[in-house]
Amino acid sequence: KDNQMQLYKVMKDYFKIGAAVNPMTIKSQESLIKKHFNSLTAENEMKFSHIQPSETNFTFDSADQVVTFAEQNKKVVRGHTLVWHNQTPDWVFHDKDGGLIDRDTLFNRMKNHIDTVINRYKDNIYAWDVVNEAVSDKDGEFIRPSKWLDIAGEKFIEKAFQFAHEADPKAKLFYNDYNESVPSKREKIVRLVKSLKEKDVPIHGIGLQAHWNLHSPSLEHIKRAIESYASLDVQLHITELDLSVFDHHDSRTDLKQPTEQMMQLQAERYYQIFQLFKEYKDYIDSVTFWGVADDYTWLDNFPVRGRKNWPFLFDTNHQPKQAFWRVMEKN
Ligand SMILES: Oc1ccccc1CN[C@@H]1C=C[C@@H](O)[C@H](O)[C@H]1O
Repeated sequence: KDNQMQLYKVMKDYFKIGAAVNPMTIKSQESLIKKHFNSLTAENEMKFSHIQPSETNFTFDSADQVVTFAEQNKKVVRGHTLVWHNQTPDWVFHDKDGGLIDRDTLFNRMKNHIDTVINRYKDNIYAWDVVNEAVSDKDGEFIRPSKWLDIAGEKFIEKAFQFAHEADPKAKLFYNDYNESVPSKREKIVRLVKSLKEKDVPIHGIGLQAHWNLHSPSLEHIKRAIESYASLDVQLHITELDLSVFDHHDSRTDLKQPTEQMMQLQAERYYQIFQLFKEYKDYIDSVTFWGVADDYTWLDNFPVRGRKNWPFLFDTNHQPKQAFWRVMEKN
């Protein structure tokens, strides 16, 4: 009977159910994580700045805690993330005099980072977000300006995938991004992944971050994104799902609790979204929430610092919300 109350078991015929965790939450949210999820992602601990804060100084402690917890609890692990414009230390792009390094030096540093990190977790991590958020949100701009792009040009993307594949030929390699269902950005992601596939770059999947809210993106836009990406003959992972109770441009800070209407709308929205995911179960292999319960979410500081949000299926006391029961419905 209890099995029926476990999210990942109810979803086992569709896709894995994951959560982003960290050394604090694997303690504070331990029972929810063990009970409802069968895939884990380190929220920050495997990002460049956390793993190699200065050249050849690798700090694996916190990432190891997440991987060990996963191994002890038989959860698979998604690696996040190897190459990204954010949370990457400045030393990566500069020589000892503070000037910009050249392309070959940058590729050597990228390769060394990728080799070292992938080899350490080879037996635990089956999928990597190799490149995160390389496509621009700006109209008329394809690849997002960054030090990676300035120094190495667009080749930094394919290099990252090639290095990752050489380090672990078995790992499933993903391109991961947000606003992935916005038609204009969807088209650019399709263009990028198509060009990588045409050059036989070892890319196996697209990660849809799915940082959504109660009103957007529309189910139609989500459906079109899933269909567009699936047509590229890659696996799809939903990698960072959360449903903010505020629209992106809503900067209100007056709420100390979510309104009843917000929770009703969120429950309906989670139900509709999971119905859609289940419809595309042949393409979607994993659905990961960017957290576990409302007592801890990155949205408490983004896009408005210090503003509480309530984006998950479990409330601040780790109790199932209406949204949990809607998602668990058999049908
Ligand atoms: O939704 C966004 C809007 C603007 C920039 C980044 C994002 C999402 N960016 C994500 C969010 C949290 C981080 O912990 C993840 O590593 C990152 O992939």
